[in-house]
Amino acid sequence: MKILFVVSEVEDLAKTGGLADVAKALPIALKKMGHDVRIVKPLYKSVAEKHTLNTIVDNAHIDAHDKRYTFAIKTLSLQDVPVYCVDYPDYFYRDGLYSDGYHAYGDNAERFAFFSAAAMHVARHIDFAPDIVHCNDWHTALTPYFMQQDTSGFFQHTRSVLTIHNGAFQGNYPLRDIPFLQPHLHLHSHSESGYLNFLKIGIRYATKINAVSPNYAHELLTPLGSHNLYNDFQARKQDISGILNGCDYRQWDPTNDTYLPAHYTPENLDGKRMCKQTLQAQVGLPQKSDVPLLGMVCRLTEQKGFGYLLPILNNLLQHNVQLLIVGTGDPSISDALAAHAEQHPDKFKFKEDFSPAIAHLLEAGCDFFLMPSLFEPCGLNQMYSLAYGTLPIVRAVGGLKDTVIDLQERPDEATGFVFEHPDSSAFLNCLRRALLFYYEAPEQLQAMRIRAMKTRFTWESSALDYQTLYENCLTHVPI
Ligand SMILES: Nc1ncnc2c1ncn2[C@@H]1O[C@H](COP(=O)(O)OP(=O)(O)O[C@H]2O[C@H](CO)[C@@H](O)[C@H](O)[C@H]2O)[C@@H](O)[C@H]1O
Repeated sequence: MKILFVVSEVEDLAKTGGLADVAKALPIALKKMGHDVRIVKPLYKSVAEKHTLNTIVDNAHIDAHDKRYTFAIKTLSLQDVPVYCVDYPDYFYRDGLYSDGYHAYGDNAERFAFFSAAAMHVARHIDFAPDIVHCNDWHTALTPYFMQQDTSGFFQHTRSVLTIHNGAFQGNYPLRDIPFLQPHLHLHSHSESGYLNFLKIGIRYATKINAVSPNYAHELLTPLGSHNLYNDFQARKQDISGILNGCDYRQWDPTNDTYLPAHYTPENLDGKRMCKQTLQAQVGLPQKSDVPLLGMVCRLTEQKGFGYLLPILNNLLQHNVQLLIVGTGDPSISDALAAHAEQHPDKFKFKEDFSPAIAHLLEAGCDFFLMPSLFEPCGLNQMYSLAYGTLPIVRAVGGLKDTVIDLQERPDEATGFVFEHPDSSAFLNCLRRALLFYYEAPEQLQAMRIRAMKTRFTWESSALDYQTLYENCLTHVPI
């Protein structure tokens, strides 16, 4: 199949979160299956500065409103997958992808409306009439709409997939502030109080919609888990499915991870002790091998469960534990974490940083990894933790529920600790269960670590499911 993968960020090129991990691993897995996959993304400043690109078109243009948007198409290769970058410096040569670090750019709606249409122009310029256009999240959710409006016949046989990596981000903007969309009068009928919700448009127009885990797909169809899009998801109920993300085991492998000071395998975990020591030394925690080290790496946002963690942080730190949190994001969360870290210098470190090096070392060096998420479409870090024998402590939500097996629930298959109720005390109880297990049952803990390390969620398996989804799309007759 010919697949055009349209996405805002791609690991190794530009990344703010898990979307980028998927946008690298899935196209590579599909390519390995024999599909002709091409990625289209914006050319951000960071990519232009760090990579050598070939210009294949230097004066593509789209006329919209009373403006001509002239852009270049530049290309590079990501492990044999061609990546086409839309070069429109006015919109993409900026220090951040979506924000200046504090505030979202005021023209994000305009930037990504333009990009969603430009992706189709890329397909035409490279003469690639895809079977499937695969869009991802709100940034590219308008592409299925633009495809439907296209009268050139180029996309006549093309079907679209919209993958929802995070339904909380919907791209909801005043339509009158999006110059690029002014010619699209039809969109006014989809706006509410003058606001256009990009994700809703994608849900309405994509041939098929999928969530990044089966359980999240199920949650999106409930009033509580739908991110206020209950009616929109219900209207497409027949076309919504869930496909679990994979874990890129070439990138996340404790047997050869170049970020680690020592390597280890399920048969010999000695290297993990060295990783713990190095991590403790690097962040300034006392180098104690017999104290459980808990870790967390994530975007600092409510989604990741800080509403459950912050109220019990002092309680948790009364125990004989160490805690390390690494992340960037919401200043109110970073301020609160920094204040706690100052009060407990021997037990808790907070690093306000975005660093793959520390993320990898933390996955290897910790004993437990925390993901008490409010919601979690799939979650990748719990899979990375499993691969590194770092037992995840998670809430039973979204993809976390699909990937972590609780000790109490199924002791013989357990790979971590899971709590159900969305409150702090349930989380604290779960943490205490894990700590007790660490101190009281070291041999069983070791067995659980080994089982976790052998768990597999491969991209090959996810890519097979995507192939089936694409095939289902192709048999779909548009109304
Ligand atoms: N400070 C930091 N330093 C270094 N690396 C950092 C970092 N903060 C985050 N990362 C990295 O970013 C990625 C985060 O992936 P997740 O899937 O856990 O969450 P995210 O919410 O971004 O993704 C959304 O999309 C993905 C992909 O579909 C879904 O799994 C998920 O549930 C959904 O919320 C991981 O690779 C992690 O290591």
